[in-house]
Amino acid sequence: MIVNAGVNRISYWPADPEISLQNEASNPTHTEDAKLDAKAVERLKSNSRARVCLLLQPLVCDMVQFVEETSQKCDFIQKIAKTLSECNTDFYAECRQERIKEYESLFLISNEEMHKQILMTIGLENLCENPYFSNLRQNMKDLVLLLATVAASVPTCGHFGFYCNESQQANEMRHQSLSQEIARHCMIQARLLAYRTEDHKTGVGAVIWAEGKSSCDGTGAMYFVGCGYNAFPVGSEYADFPHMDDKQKDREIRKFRYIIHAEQNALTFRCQEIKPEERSMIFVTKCPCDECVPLIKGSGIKQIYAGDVDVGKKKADISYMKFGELEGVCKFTWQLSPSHIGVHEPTPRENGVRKSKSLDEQQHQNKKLCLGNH
Ligand SMILES: O=c1ccn([C@H]2C[C@H](O)[C@@H](COP(=O)(O)OP(=O)(O)OP(=O)(O)O)O2)c(=O)[nH]1
Repeated sequence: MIVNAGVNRISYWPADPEISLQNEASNPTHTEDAKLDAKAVERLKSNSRARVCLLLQPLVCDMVQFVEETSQKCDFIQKIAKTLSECNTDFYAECRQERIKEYESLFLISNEEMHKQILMTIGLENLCENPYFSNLRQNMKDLVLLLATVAASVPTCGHFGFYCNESQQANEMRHQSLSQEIARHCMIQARLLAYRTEDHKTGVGAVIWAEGKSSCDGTGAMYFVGCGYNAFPVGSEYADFPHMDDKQKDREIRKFRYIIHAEQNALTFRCQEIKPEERSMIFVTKCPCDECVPLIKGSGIKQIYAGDVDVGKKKADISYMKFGELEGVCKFTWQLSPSHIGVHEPTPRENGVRKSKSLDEQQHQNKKLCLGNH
């Protein structure tokens, strides 16, 4: 399907089947699944023109360092830092280390020989020779480091999470919030997108998800609606619009005039309609401004998950006055858990549905159907 749709370059994470095949000895049910995965990857490869099958690209120089610095400075971390300042000054580094360990065990195969064997099993024997093999492993490690660094910027730490303000709690009950784990996951997606910004100072990312009536493969009942980041209009070339430096006086006024906001891009270029009967939600890495708030409400989105650092502020050409007063849309902002005053997190759910055994079975069945009789 991807190839037929005309996509001419695919970058994919060469690990899902590999990791699954690792379990071959220990779990026979998973092996069946892993073989189907491996077959699907092989099919993708054999159907591809040469340039289609591109594994991993190396990260640009200093990318990890840049992401680490900006993650540490981001609003989510800074809010926790203010609260924890006396007891723990380096909690971000700790969260990051934890994430790195977790992601390495999830996504990397520590034993090189085993990795080679698995690559051979799925028909990627040309990658077993050096320098290709060591490059592949290095690129995988760098990407894991980068993902862990961004994930640590929306951490499970110090009772912080996405909650409604007190006055909205009744509303929250009616509209039932997501589990903190899923909300954090979606916000991490938005934070990753923010790195694509064309604003040299502030990157903003927005992701829209909706909860359908029935569950579907992989993402439970949640389905992806759209995403965006703050950037110049789609299709514009370098130098079509002014890229200002920090010293120019009217920089902000001129920059804001041309940059399309993350939420506007996500709403304009979404791939699905927003259905009024479904619970749809937008995750934005900063407080939505006065232009974006009415657009979000008008689009029929039911919930906003955001930071609220600029709320109530009026800047040169942009203001954040409307978000605080917005009614009819549930607002979940990054703050200390109100559980101390009696509000509990909703029952943990996975991607909008309680994960049951039958979902795994269903996914396995779906893979079989996709592969047909081949
Ligand atoms: O709802 C919004 C609000 C702003 N932006 C983008 C537009 C612009 O590219 C950037 C502006 O952010 P901000 O208002 O925080 O200004 P700043 O550039 O960080 O400057 P300041 O130092 O005044 O905070 O964020 C969005 O994408 N969505």
